[in-house]
Amino acid sequence: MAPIALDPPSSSKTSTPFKILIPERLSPEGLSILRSSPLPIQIDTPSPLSPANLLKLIPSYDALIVRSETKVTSAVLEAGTKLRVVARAGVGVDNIDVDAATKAGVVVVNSPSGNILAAAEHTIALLMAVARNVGAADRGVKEGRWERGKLIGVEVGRKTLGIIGFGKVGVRVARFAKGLGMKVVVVDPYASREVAKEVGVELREGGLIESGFMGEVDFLTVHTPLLASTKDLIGERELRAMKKGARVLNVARGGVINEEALLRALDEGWIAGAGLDVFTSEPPAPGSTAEKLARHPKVVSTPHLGASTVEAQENVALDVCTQVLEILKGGMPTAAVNAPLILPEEYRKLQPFVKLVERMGSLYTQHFATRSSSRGGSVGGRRFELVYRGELAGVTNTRPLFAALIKGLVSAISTLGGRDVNIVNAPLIARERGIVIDERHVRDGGDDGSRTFASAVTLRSVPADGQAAGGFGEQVIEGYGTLLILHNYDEPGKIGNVGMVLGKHGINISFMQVAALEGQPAPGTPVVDGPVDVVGKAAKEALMILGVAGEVTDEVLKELAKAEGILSVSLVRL
Ligand SMILES: NC(=O)C1=CN([C@@H]2O[C@H](COP(=O)(O)OP(=O)(O)OC[C@H]3O[C@@H](n4cnc5c(N)ncnc54)[C@H](O)[C@@H]3O)[C@@H](O)[C@H]2O)C=CC1
Ligand SMILES: O=C(O)C(=O)COP(=O)(O)O
Repeated sequence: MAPIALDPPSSSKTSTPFKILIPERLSPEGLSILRSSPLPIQIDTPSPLSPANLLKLIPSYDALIVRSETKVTSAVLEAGTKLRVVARAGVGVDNIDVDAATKAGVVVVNSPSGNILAAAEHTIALLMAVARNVGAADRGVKEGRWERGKLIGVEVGRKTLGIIGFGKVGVRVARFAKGLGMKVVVVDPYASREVAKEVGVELREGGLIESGFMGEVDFLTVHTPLLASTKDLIGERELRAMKKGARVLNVARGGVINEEALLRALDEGWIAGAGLDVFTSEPPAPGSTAEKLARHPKVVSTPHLGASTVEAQENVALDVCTQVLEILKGGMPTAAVNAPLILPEEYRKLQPFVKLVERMGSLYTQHFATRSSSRGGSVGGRRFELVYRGELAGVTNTRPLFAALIKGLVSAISTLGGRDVNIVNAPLIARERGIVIDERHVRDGGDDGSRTFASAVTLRSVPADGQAAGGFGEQVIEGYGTLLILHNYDEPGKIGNVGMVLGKHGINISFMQVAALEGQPAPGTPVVDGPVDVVGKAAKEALMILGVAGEVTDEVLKELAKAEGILSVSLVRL
């Protein structure tokens, strides 16, 4: 795999222009940023560009800027041998093969928030249009009909809106809906409870049907990215669980609601109407279910217009064009979808700790914050403190550790809106989730300040608002850079012997775990065929795992190995 290139390109020193290919409509403000750059730049905007022509053209380009129509496949990325960056002037990157880009060493950037207000407003436009038959009414009037009796709508005020996906767009839709007098219920396993409380929505936990969510809502809107886990999230079972006469909206991605199931629901009348901005094929392929839905009389259809406002297009174009120039200059983008967690120059020093911190974050989520956990924690809306000790306390650039913690904390959803957590987007993802991280460096030392302790990280977590909600206040996870693993006979006194050796050398034991290995033959036990004789040679053994803070020298290891009942000692540095 080629490294994701965040270093200066060699061609910047020559006058050969950087070539940027833009096969979709991009706002003029973005183009003028590119044109006014001091870098030598050639911009080509062949629109429309067929997939075959894209493949033909791409080898000579340094950058490609797209919206949702261009499919950036692995073939395109492989053919783009000069390509350094693919920029998505919008949010969803499901039209880009991000894994193939990563393998090819191409940075993928997007505009995570440039068009979210537009998408949320469009959702409300469809909500009202579906409730009041605006599409059919407009068609009728234009065709000379005055169908007042046929087009009686429903009110949205005092009704319940169900939102699946309480991210950037979902939160905004919720605020608008509250303003319309709706009750809002939300399903998003990773939503911040604090944000939900602040917006005034109720979070439902458990399955979509089992929690009662599907049966409760009058209107349903989906705002998740299209991922393997969200494809067909709403199928026939879910639609049938809704109230007869409920209505659904999709301004996220075609395929989150199964199109066949929705078509049947509308035809058979168990769903009264739908507002659809997105389809599994765009424009809907002739004869496809997507096309039948788009043309359905009970559907208000728009041609993927969620982001199509003057303001949003200006925002996303500025966002991505600035990042493209930055990358061509050799700088860091602000919203990379696939940047690394750690840069090559820090790899050797920090990689073990990056892994350790990521695991601590993941342990936190799994232990304290999963729905199945009885410990009642949450990830969103909490304040975390990372305390670095020993060698780690001297590290000034802790960005990779910060990013690793975010990645670990959200590991169960490592693609958030299609993004993998990385060194570039970690602060943004933390902000979006309401996760606050403070970092503290504690320089340990002996009385004379000369002793260097092994590295350790402590992860402490408290509710962001300082309130210990439900009695779940501070939660602490310790991560150690140094572990001692001892294999010993499982007999009394072993722990004391080990403690004495370590104490003599000024090494603190930070934690200890003991595990019995019953039924294992001790070294030297004659091997017999059949079941091991655990009685004859008292072959009961144990593993002792110690997290230690202090310098473990060869001398210490030798002394431990000689201690009575100890079979072997190993030192593990994480
Ligand atoms: N129609 C249009 O023109 C536009 C569409 N979009 C689409 O809207 C969608 C949402 O965008 P953002 O809000 O910016 O993304 P986001 O990443 O901020 O939010 C997505 C939310 O979905 C949640 N989620 C993931 N899997 C889930 C599941 N199985 N059940 C419930 N919740 C789940 C995540 O936890 C996250 O909170 C994306 O698909 C994006 O492409 C965005 C802008 C314009
Ligand atoms: O940003 C997104 O995810 C969108 O769906 C907007 O798509 P578009 O840029 O309008 O083709």
